[in-house]
Amino acid sequence: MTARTFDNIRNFSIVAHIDHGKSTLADRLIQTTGALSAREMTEQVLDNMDIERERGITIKAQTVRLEYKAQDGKTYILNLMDTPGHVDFAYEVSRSLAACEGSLLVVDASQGVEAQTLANVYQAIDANHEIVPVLNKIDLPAADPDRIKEQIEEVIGIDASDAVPISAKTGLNIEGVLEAIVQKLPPPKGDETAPLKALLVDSWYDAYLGVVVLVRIVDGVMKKGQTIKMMGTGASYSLDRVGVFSPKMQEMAQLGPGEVGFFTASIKEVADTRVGDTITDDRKPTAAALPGFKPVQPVVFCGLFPVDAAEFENLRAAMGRLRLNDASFSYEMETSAALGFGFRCGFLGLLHLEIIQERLEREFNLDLISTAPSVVYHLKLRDGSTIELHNPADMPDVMKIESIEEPWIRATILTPDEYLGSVLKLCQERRGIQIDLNYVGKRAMVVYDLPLNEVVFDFYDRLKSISKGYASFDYHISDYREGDLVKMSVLVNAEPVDALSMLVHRDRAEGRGRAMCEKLKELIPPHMFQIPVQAAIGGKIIARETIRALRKDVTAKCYGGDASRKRKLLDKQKEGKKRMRQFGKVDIPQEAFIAALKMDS
Ligand SMILES: Nc1nc2c(ncn2[C@@H]2O[C@H](COP(=O)(O)OP(=O)(O)OP(=O)(O)O)[C@@H](O)[C@H]2O)c(=O)[nH]1
Repeated sequence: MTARTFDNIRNFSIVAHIDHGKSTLADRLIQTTGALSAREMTEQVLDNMDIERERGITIKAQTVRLEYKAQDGKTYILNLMDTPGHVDFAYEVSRSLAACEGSLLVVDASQGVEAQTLANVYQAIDANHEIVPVLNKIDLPAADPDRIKEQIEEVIGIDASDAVPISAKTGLNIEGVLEAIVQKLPPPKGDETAPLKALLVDSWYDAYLGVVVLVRIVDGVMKKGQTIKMMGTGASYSLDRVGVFSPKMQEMAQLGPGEVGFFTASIKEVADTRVGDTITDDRKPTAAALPGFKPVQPVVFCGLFPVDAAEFENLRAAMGRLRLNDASFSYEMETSAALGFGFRCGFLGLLHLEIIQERLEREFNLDLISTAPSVVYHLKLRDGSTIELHNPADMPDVMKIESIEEPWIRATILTPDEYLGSVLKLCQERRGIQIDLNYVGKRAMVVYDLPLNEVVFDFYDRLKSISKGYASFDYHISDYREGDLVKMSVLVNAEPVDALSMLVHRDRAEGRGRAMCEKLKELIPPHMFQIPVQAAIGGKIIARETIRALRKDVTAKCYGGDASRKRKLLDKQKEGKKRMRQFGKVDIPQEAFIAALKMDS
């Protein structure tokens, strides 16, 4: 009963900055090893959700098993674990990495190292991975592989002398990547005679099969019919199917040490599986569980309400469906004085929020209003207790509050030198504290501590616009710090709109309040009466705008009696109203909620 190496297997991930060509390379590897025919290679196969494809980003980690006949004459099994590239999904990167021994570090040879290159490669180094640098896009005239090699060595501190130059787009030197995987990355180790020990890497809901669980076997074997036990939850299941993705699902007699594959076991909900859990044999359990992962914590919350109150139950059902496949998204019922019944939802970040909202609207045909995104605050109360505040509308009376803590992030930004001044100014304006400033070739690398509250709304958009798209950004939550935070309310026509209230730093409240009123003035269409728009802290008004009254009768000009034209106009007006919500006597359009918060103050 001793561990041995499984020389014919290599398990690896691809880490890269967004758009450096990870998915294109993954497709080439699948194509070159002949796992799919050219006809089956439609679009990028690993990005298999519609929204991922449209937005060109990878969200869910997927895996694929490839067979490769190497130059040494042997056939290898290569398990590629795809990882998401966007900061919101960093936790998915870490769990995919835990299932592999090595990583390909893909760097765009015309762009060089970016913020997410660093964040992702450091995660791979933390996971003890062997790393093979791959220089992609060498077909581009601007590619400068030698300079990028130096940069990788200088900035990341790993040997890049054997970096593999490729073009994933044209297919140049994909063979070189496959050989490097076989020659440079270590094979897995394990003991096939030991009790089963496997890592639960991921799980998702499949309409035909129920919950599908992705596993990496560490020791022992996993077979159809076996009764397994999840060590974290204590639940036992009998295995219905065991297999691999090649990349199509393919059943196998068993999975052994070092292998990556799936099982199904009549598990009803994804929530019954815990990512990072250890799976063992129910009758012959392993002694010690694998080190798990930290559970995912939503960091951004917002309310989602149906435009049409009658859609509430449909919204509830749709959320349940989405949650089946995305355990990182949370929701609970909420009532708002202004918006009625809806849900308070938790997300991993703003992109995650946008994706979920888009899926609810598109896949389930719902019209939704989302409220201001908010981070999670820790409130210390005078009675000695601490509460978590997910919704500014639930803020207790200020007299009861001892102090408020807010989440801070550590952000790494890489920017061409000419935009450095603007980037520093932006970070300073957002209450940032500079930690470090270095150079990576001609680009500056700044490290800042920032309150997440100042980042969730539009920091990333602003950063991209002031750097003409060249700056890159990555962050992780670092800690909670006390701040002088106050609740700012917004009143439209003298009525508070709870969905627009937010916590802001006292020093920024006035500027934010003024900008918010100006923005709402632009976004709320004139009514038949004058509408005051005000921002207030406690009972004190800190900003005010007025929307002037306007008499707008669209049918007035067609008194000639053309009924169909009149109908059309009315329909058009109704259409325009669809995404409005009435607050007292005032209609506020949906855009006002998000846009009012995306302000340059
Ligand atoms: N010229 C050139 N373009 C490439 C090459 N590889 C990828 N691209 C292009 O770069 C863009 C981004 O490629 P993707 O493979 O989607 O990038 P990614 O890193 O997977 O992005 P995420 O999935 O969002 O993390 C696409 O438009 C590709 O066509 C290459 O070798 N040369």
